[in-house]
Amino acid sequence: MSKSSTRKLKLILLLTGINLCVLFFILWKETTPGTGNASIDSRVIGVVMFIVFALLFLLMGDLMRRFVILRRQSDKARERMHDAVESLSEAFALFSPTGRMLLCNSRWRQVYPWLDNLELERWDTFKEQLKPHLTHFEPVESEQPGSTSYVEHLDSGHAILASDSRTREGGLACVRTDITHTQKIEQKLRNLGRALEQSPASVMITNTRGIIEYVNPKFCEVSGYSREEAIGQGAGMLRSGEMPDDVYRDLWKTLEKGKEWHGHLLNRRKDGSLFWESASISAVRDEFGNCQSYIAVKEDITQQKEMEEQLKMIEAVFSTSNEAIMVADRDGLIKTINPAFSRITGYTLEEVQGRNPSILSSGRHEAGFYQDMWQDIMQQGCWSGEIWNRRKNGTIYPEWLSVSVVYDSEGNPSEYVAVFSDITQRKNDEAQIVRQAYYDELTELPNRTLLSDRLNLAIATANRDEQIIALLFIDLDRFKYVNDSMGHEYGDDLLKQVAQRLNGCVRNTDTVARFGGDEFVILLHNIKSEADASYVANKLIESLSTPFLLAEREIIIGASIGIAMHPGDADTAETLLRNADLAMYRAKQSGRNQAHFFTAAMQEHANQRMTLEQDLRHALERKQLEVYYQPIITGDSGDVKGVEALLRWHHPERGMIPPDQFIPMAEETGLIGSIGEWVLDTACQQIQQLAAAGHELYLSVNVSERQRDLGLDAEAVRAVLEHHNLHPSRLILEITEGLLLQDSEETVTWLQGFKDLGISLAIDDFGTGYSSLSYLKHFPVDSLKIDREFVRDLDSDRYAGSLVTAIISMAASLELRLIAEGVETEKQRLTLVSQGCRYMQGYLFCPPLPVDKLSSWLDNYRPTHCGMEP
Ligand SMILES: Nc1nc2c(ncn2[C@@H]2O[C@@H]3COP(=O)(O)O[C@H]4[C@@H](O)[C@H](n5cnc6c(=O)[nH]c(N)nc65)O[C@@H]4COP(=O)(O)O[C@H]3[C@H]2O)c(=O)[nH]1
Repeated sequence: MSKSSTRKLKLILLLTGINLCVLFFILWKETTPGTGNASIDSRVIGVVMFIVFALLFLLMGDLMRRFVILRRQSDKARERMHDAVESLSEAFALFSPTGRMLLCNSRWRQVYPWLDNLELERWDTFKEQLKPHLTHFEPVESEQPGSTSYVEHLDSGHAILASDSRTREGGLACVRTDITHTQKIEQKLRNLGRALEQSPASVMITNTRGIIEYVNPKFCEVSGYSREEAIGQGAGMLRSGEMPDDVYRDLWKTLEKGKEWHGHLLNRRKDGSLFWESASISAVRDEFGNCQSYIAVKEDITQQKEMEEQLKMIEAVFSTSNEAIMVADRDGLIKTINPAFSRITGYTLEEVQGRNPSILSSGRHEAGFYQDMWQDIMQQGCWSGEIWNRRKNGTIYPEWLSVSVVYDSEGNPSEYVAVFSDITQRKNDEAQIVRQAYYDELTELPNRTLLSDRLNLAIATANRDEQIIALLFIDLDRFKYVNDSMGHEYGDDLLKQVAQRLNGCVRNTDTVARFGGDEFVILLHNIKSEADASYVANKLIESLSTPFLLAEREIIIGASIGIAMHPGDADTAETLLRNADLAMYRAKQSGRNQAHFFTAAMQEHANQRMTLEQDLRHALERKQLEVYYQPIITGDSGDVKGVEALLRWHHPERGMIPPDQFIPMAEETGLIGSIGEWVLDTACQQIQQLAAAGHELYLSVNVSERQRDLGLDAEAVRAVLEHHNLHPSRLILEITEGLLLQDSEETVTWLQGFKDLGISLAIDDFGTGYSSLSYLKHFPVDSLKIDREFVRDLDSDRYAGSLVTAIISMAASLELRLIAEGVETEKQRLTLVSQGCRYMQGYLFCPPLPVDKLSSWLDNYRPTHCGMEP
């Protein structure tokens, strides 16, 4: 109520009071005797009362009008208030100080739907009615003083935030907000927050400028940076510098387009180490679509990458391996194979997938073999060994197989991995190595090594079991002739045939070995006596004497056999062999096609030879060697053209030893190298000495085949000639036919070296080496020396005569100079001269002489003095 209305109400009450006082005064006057002037007073009073009543009436009317207005205003205000309260999103109720509900809005009813008669509602009854619907109650700290806040959790699942505030008049204004949704969102947010914090993925949130605003613990764990270190940094803090810039450009482009970026990043930890992350980066936008921040969810995939790399590597190994790989499942059925498997077995993946590996079985192994193998696999988890398998095309091959078991997490076999390689080649190689190491390639007979092994074993067995063994050393008699004249191809064929015949003469238990060249050794086991060895030797000689068929020609060779026995002749394999060899040598010396048993005398002879060999080693330094010279003469005129240098050894005990006895020894021991050099040097020096004495002659020097191997070449000879100032045209080197028979490019080059210097070459002892015209053409030779054997028989043997005639005419056709050796008689000289042989040497003219004697001989020499007919 307004102040003026209050004032007017007070005035009405005053006037009413005055009126009542006047009324009481009138009543008192009327009833009380002695009071005069009553009518004046009554009129006055009446007037007063009239005025008062009039005033009262006016005032009352005004008051009524005002009351109506106020009432209307109040109603409006109430309506407005009701509307306002109704329009509240919160539930609202007002309780009077006495606890009566004054008003509430419809939300209040919605929140508390069980309240039906709200007019009768009171605070305490409201509380009572609430109780059964309240699951729990949660006090909340109120922000407004004088108000109480709490959350009511209703059985309907709703959470109601209640706030009760005292009104000024002592009532209660109750506000109820349904926070069920908010609470759910809060809960969700809380869960999300917790999820972020506990996330196994590393999460980073940046603002739009890329400045880190949040990182979760996983980020810190992976990167090594603490939250404090990371927040405020640019998102690029983890960049390793190892990624191409394109990746980051693509990342930002994708984000700018509003899309999510997925990719792998190679980042760097705080400690500098690199790690791979799989990242999903996206923009977080507000309701208007404006980018608020970026969120990166990343997973450390370093291990995965490493595994991928490893897988790639395994894949590469699997597909490129030369070894076949087969993976079988727990039931042993093939799951997969690699290309090498297909290469080796011939089966494709489609052909073997789901099948049992037994499709590869060769049938060569017994069932027990596979049982043992599987037992090992199951017990030890792996097996490896050699196994024979069958390819798709049916061929059987050896393989080296390794099988291992792959176990699952429970320790049960889940897969079987078999790796194998085809070892056919290796086996062949091994067999080849064994063959090469122990067998002769040509004849396929045991070689020296295997013979030696078997001999050692045989001696040991013989010693233990008191047995007798015999060793037969066989040398083919005319093999060199066949080989040189018919060629190596036929020589090889002959050796093979010999090997077959030898094998045919002995028992399977005996050993027939090729010792080298045309030498064979037979080991006879457990024989009764020497007679058995002799019997076999004769059988062998007889067999080898039977003609061989080579190039459709019947070839006759023979064999010399030396026999050594154990026990008796030697106790070791080496000595037994050496003694059999000595016996063979004796057999050869005694004429071909013979067998000889080893004797102590042979040993003696061998010892002597050994001593001689030792003496020869010192002969040069002890100045026991001397060069003799034999003049070479023109057969018809008797002019001395040159001399041949012939070596002599003056042995202090044995006297003069002929070169035939020590030159082969010098060749065998290699001493011929230094001896040959000495001979050339001495001869050059002495020929110049003779020249100085007025005898200008050419010099012929014998050169052994071995000297070539020991380093004698044109350069070495040139140095000697230069040293003695001897012109190369005055030197003839005599080489044996054997050297030419090798017919190698190497020999031609070697000889050509001398020719290029201007040195002449002569073939010594021509006719003994089965030479033929054809090969002579290949070599740069100038002269042939007819062997003295042919010259000796010249007058007595028609065959030799015709041979010499043939040699002479052949030399003429090749324009080769001829020198006949060993001319001893006038008849020989005349025959040779008459056939056209121009040069000769021999005792008829002069024996080999030391240089001083030769010098005297030359001084005194007159062609008529040597019996030469004019
Ligand atoms: N029966 C007979 N023999 C005669 C007659 N005239 C010469 N002789 C001998 O015939 C041989 C000729 O030498 P050769 O055929 O080259 O055969 C030589 C040669 O091949 C070799 N020889 C000698 N000295 C050397 C040398 O310094 N180096 C090399 N590598 N071999 C040499 O030793 C072989 C033998 O030499 P020698 O014993 O000196 O034997 C010499 C010589 O003394 C004769 O009228 N009647």
